[in-house]
Amino acid sequence: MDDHRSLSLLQFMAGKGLVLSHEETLKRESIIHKLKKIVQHWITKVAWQRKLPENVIRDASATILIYGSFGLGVHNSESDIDILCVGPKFATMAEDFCIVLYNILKCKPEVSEIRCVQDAKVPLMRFKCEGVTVDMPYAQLQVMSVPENVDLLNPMFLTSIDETSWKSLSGVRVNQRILQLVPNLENFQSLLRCIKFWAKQRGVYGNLFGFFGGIHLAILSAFVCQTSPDACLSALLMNFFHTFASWPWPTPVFLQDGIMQVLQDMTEKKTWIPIKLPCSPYRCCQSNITRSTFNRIRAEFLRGHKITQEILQADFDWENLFEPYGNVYKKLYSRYLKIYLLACAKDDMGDWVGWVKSRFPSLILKLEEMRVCCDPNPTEYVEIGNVDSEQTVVFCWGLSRCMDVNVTSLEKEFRNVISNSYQGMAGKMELRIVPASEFPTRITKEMKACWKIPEHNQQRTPVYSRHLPNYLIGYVATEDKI
Ligand SMILES: Nc1ncnc2c1ncn2[C@@H]1O[C@H](COP(=O)(O)OP(=O)(O)OP(=O)(O)O)[C@@H](O)[C@H]1O
Ligand SMILES: [Mg+2]
Ligand SMILES: [Mg+2]
Repeated sequence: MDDHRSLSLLQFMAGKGLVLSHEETLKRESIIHKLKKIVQHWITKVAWQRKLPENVIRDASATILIYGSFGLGVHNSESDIDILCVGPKFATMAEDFCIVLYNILKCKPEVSEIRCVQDAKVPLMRFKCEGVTVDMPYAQLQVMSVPENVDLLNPMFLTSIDETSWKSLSGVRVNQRILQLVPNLENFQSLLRCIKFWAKQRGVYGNLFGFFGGIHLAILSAFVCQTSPDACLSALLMNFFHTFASWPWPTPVFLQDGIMQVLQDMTEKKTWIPIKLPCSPYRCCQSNITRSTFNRIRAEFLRGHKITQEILQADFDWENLFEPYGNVYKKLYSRYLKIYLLACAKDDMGDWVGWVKSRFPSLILKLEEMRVCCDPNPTEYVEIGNVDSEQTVVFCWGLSRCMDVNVTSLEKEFRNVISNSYQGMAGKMELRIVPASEFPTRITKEMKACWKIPEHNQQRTPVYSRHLPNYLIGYVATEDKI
């Protein structure tokens, strides 16, 4: 019976288009192959530019390592490809990665929408290659040549590396460790695909909205796979909801890896749902979960538990578990907070909207400080002509049991947050409280939150090599003073 249910779940997932077609997978593999060649060409150029001895130039090598959902084998057509670029000690982040490699990539016809996100927690380059989004952070190892399949779990490669590189390496190390620690890879991948789909359908996916990111769900799924190594897929799914519906939060979830771990690091920021990363220094995944989003997540775990308890009944239907939350959400509250975002005409890459989204955790916290019970909704909508006659990106978050919300002061405070240190062309932002009848209907294709080096209204300034002063390594955008 269990096997029968697992099969019907796999069929259900395939029917939802969650498994990438063979052609799509080949396309991504070819992109990775191309980027690997570009990175190799880049490092030879950098070694030459550094006037290194001929044999060093000949042997110079950098590599790329795949992590994120593609690395775990759970990607779908919406997923980006997360690629870590690993370079040797003579290739710097500021000059060689952010300028030289940036310019090489920018000139490639298959690359578009490239930007360098320098002020993120993990600085990275984000671009599209043949239409697929690529996130590419950089890590610099203290070696002259980086082996193609460098083992980042080997401490030898990790000595004396800088903090940014350490943070960038973390994603790959965590992924590799998860893959080593799960007892049955195929079951883990199927479970994680189901759980990510469930979280998206139920509106609890999106780190910026105070919900789960891919990494949180990967560790929670791996945990369940470890605790039930012989279970089939449908039993794993049941166990997932059973485990986390009754979990004594804030007790942290961590994977068993045969190493004694320090359970409580007093210097760490307290989080509502602590999930430990499975490699040293065993810190918690960064999370924006707040009191209100924690309550939503817990309610969804309980709902999932209740539904999956009936898994063996004859009329059980997977559709119930994965029912889109939007159907109910728009009728759930009598009032909603609407966030209108309008980018300026020149902002064709959606930087303003991405920037404001990256500040949503502060807005959620401000609402909590004002004792407003808010239920953030990660879905992005589009409306015509609310702030202007242009297309406006709209978010609509339910408000429950709250008295008067001082929306003017909330808007003022949030405007201060978003104008602080944004260097691009700012657009408009407006907050309004609206009745349920004004719930938006048109959903947009999501834009990833991002902050790039500003390019509009700017000059391109040539940058010369510090090692070969007459050698132009590329251009950077700088503020136009006119
Ligand atoms: N909050 C975080 N804490 C620690 N690592 C993170 C965090 N967010 C992202 N990462 C690292 O970056 C990787 C890629 O993140 P990304 O947002 O692309 O999610 P993903 O798991 O690839 O899912 P998706 O299919 O939505 O792209 C994660 O696998 C993880 O290693
Ligand atoms: Mg990803
Ligand atoms: Mg990514």
